[in-house]
Amino acid sequence: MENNSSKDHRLSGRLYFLKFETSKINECLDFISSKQLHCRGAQHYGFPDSDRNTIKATGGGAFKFADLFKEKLGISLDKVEEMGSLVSGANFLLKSVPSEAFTYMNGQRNYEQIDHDDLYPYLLVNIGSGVSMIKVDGDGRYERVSGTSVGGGTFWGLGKLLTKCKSFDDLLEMSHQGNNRMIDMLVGDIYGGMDYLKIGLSSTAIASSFGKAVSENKELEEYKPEDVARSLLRMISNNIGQIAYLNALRFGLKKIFFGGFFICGHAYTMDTISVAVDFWSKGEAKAMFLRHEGFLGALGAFMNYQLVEEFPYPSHLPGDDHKKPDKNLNDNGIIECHVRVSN
Ligand SMILES: Nc1ncnc2c1ncn2[C@@H]1O[C@H](COP(=O)(O)OP(=O)(O)O)[C@@H](O)[C@H]1O
Ligand SMILES: CC(C)(COP(=O)(O)O)[C@@H](O)C(=O)NCCC(=O)O
Repeated sequence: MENNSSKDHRLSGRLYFLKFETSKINECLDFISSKQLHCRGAQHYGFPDSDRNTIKATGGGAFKFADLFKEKLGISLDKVEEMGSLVSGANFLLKSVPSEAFTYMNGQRNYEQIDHDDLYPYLLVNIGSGVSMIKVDGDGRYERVSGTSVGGGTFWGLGKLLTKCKSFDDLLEMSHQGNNRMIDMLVGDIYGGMDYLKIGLSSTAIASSFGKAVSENKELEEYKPEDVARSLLRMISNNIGQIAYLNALRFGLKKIFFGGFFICGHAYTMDTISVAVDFWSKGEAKAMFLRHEGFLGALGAFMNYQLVEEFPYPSHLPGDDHKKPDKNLNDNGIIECHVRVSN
């Protein structure tokens, strides 16, 4: 964070977000070192002595890479609990960043005006390698109510094995080009092209993900990798959307926010999750997405400094048409921010 004024420990500036795949941790360390990021912040701006040479970190990496950070950069990682960080990050974004949350339907983002008095309770679904579902009742008040191991890592891992793609972005791009009907078994495939309306299923609904592969007697190579990628993405997104809705139903939650890097603003992923929530809830619940979806944990860990106030910009801007993100926000994830630090 850049500092514009420091005497009373008021920090103003921008939060910049960057991501590195876990396997590229050395690139991450090199980046921090080349920009001297570990020498800024706490060392300069009046943080307590105990905070010097220490940075907040969360998630598995805070444990796994603690020794590496110490050895390469000489800094200690102050571990902040992951679920609490996700919740603090989400609450901060929802309360303080205008046009943070949006629904996604028919290829269109609709930005939501969040009413601070009506934010809680909500379900936070974080789709990282695995999936955590957290019922949030207020600041620091939450419970992890469910989860599933079928998440982003499943999509990336199975996708790599099945399509031989080299990068996550290639896999996503492939899924964009594919047609899942080539490999998924649809209701119409089972019912001779007919809908099964008595149980509310149209002929085009997926009856069995990857089900066509059972009867077609084809080798993997005979399927287009694009179609495989599409079926996989649909299977995983649908499943997460369904489990999320069932948990929302279990606790009577109307709002479901989805975060985590699996989504990474991908239109088809958001569309599938939205359709799944809409389908299973019969239109009662809606899936909402966050513009800074992948950085909830990082933001929450940052909030764990003794920040007593934080207010990027007023949330309710006059004339905000709820369709476009606020002009003060860049789509590359930068947040203008003012925070006051107590020590
Ligand atoms: N460029 C990328 N490289 C690898 N995985 C990515 C990328 N973009 C999005 N992903 C997805 O993000 C998931 C990891 O999400 P993340 O929120 O970082 O979780 P974790 O906390 O487990 O690292 C991956 O399993 C993959 O599905
Ligand atoms: C263990 C985790 C909290 C780690 O978080 P992640 O790195 O996946 O973001 C997550 O992978 C998870 O919630 N997995 C699902 C485990 C389960 O409920 O079955």
